[in-house]
Amino acid sequence: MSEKERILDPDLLEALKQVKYPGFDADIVAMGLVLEARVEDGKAVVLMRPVAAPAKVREDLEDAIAAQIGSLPGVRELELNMPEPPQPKAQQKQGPRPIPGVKAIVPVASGKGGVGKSTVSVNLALALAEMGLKVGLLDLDLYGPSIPIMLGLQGAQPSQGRDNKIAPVEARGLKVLSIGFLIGADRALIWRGPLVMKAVRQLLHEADWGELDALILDLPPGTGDVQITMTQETPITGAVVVTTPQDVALADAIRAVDMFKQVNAKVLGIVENMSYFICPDCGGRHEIFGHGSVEPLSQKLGVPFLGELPLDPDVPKLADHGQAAVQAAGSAEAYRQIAVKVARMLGLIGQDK
Ligand SMILES: Nc1ncnc2c1ncn2[C@@H]1O[C@H](COP(=O)(O)OP(=O)(O)OP(=O)(O)O)[C@@H](O)[C@H]1O
Repeated sequence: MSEKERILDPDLLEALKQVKYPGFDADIVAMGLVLEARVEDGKAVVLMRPVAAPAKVREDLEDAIAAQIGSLPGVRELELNMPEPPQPKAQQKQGPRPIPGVKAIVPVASGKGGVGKSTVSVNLALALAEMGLKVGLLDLDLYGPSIPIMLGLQGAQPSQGRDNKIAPVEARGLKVLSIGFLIGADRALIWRGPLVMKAVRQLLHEADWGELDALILDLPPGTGDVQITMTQETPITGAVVVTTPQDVALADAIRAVDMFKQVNAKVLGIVENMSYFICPDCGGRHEIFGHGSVEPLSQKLGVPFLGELPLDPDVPKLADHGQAAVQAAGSAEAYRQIAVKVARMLGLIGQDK
């Protein structure tokens, strides 16, 4: 049966919309996980897309679906079909698939907005490229695609690559694609559910990324549609979580780490951004947001601490002019050190470099 012919019973669908994916804000219908939902002689039959998740999360999901559907009048039984994702070698249409030629897929995430996720993504990508690695940068932050501005690529348009694929824009030694190239930064907010999923899938799988050592993904803040689509579309090699040391940001960083754990994805570590401020006048070090709270948090969560980045007034000024911190600002070295750690963890450079 084709996807169009699949039956979606409105009452069942309404009940399934109440089921949030564990660790995420989005519900399973909005995420496009429900392929079919019908009632036959009092039996609810629910068919889902392959779900990449640890057994415990699958169980929680099954329980939550059963609880919602069990409360529907006239439904006495549930047949739930939630397939395991295919093994990497069995190339199938649905479920997480590797991107051929791309060695490592590294999402940069944050629980909270404005903590410097895009800044870390761009500078991590550039610092890895400086090491001679082949690097791609994919901006999936559809609520504020800022990578084109940060790389001075406003108005850039990707061209058509091999096999009718989208060819990334080449800039500063990086292959760059942004959801902003496809939709225009001002229209991003109206994007919802299925459109988001389609765009994320296209940018991952219908782009001509070629051979890459690492593809860095700049995610939107939080745990919504883009994040879940990404985790269901492609296997993540290791994620970087960015936070500032304030308590409000830390709580969100915990959620971001938890989100990756829920889908069995490795977290490479946490970065503390805007950790301290070196006063350009007096040279003194000021710890504005209560520096030093992220390392203990990393230990508590059992993920590595990747390092701290200073609050550097040059960084936003440079970004507005399409310049990156790692290329000019006084804090460049701090970004490089984090990039070296990431490259080692990914096995892209030796432990001695
Ligand atoms: N270490 C830093 N020092 C000074 N300014 C910074 C630093 N890191 C980020 N900024 C500035 O803070 C603002 C937000 O940063 P950025 O866009 O990287 O955050 P984000 O987490 O990606 O935000 P969004 O929620 O929009 O996705 C930008 O103006 C950026 O230049």
